[in-house]
Amino acid sequence: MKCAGDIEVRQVDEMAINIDPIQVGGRLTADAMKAVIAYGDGYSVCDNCRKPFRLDYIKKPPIADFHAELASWLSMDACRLVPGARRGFQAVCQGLVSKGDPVILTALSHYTEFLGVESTGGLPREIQKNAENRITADAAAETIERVIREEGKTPSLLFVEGVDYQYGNHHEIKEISRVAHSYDIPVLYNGAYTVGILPVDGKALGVDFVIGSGHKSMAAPAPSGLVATTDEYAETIFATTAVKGDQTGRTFGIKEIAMMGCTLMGVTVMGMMASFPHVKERVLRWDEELAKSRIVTDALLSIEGTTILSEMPRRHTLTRIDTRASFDRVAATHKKRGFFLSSALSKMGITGVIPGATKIWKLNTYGMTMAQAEYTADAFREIATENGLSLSD
Ligand SMILES: Cc1ncc(COP(=O)(O)O)c(C=O)c1O
Repeated sequence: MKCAGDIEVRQVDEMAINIDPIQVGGRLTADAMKAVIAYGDGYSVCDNCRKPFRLDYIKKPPIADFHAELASWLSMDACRLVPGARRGFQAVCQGLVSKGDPVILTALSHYTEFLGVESTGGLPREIQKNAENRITADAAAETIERVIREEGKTPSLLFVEGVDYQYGNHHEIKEISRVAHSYDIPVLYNGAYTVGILPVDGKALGVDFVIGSGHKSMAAPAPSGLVATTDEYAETIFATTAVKGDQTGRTFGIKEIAMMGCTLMGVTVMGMMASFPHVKERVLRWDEELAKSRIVTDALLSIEGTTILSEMPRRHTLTRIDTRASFDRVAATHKKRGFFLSSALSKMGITGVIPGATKIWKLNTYGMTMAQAEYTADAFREIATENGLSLSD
């Protein structure tokens, strides 16, 4: 048996093109890597922690400024860092959802959103997706109406994904927010696939909470994320403790309950901060990312039998495809069976496809160079023709 200290060096092929749908937006920048080394000790950012004793007040390194900058970057009023988007969901639920409250989610919500609701005893109720795999304001209104009618309670919160993890589709956020607010239901925008990837303006979207994932979309180490909100909800979500030490009368007043006092320390906060100037700049180049995504999806669509299950034209770099009538047909007789596609791609330096995935699967082109997008498109076409699939123009 190996002991925990016997850690093998992780092999990362820096030259490979990674198309793993969940990894690409979180890869560290060189500056984040340097920060990880410099701030490896757990309490490395706490050397200059002075009154008030809370991490988000630390001025050196400028963690306090980083919080303020994140809030204004998202057009929100207040922001806190959290260990992953999921902890953001939990913090919001902790502030707003009581046991037995219905909470609206969507048919495309991630399981961690459900767990957030469950963590405070809320009852998840789903908005169904339409035939185009999109969540609409009409469907949101129907769900809210149904819940009120059948359960006699107004939902205490509504979750909606800016872009979902299944199809990479955009949903009717502004319209859904308007509908929810007409019932006084606050709206949580799950930006796990948008914050740090494309411009997000919480005020323009009309949402009450913006959640981001650092390790998924902000080029930050795991576990990291953020929760941003408006002045209206900041006091509720970031409520400080009223508890005193029972015997000693000690007070802990400044510590926020949902944040468990202090949040991201060391590597996570510093990695996130180090990448942030790059992240701010990269979201402005979103159109270029879409153009590269379309080069790859056009190539896939040119392969006989391949269909795209995500909305078209693509408005995100994460795409769900159906290759049951193309690559999976090849797999049926290929000596490597279902592993032939991931193996052929890997030989061409393309990684991130789950071995065996030849039916319905997802890829993400985020962060590729134009040359890599063209190379990836050619690679798919080449693997197709080498295996007897025809191409259209
Ligand atoms: C849509 C979506 N939301 C939330 C999460 C959870 O994010 P985190 O790992 O930052 O908690 C994920 C993770 O895969 C996700 O895909």
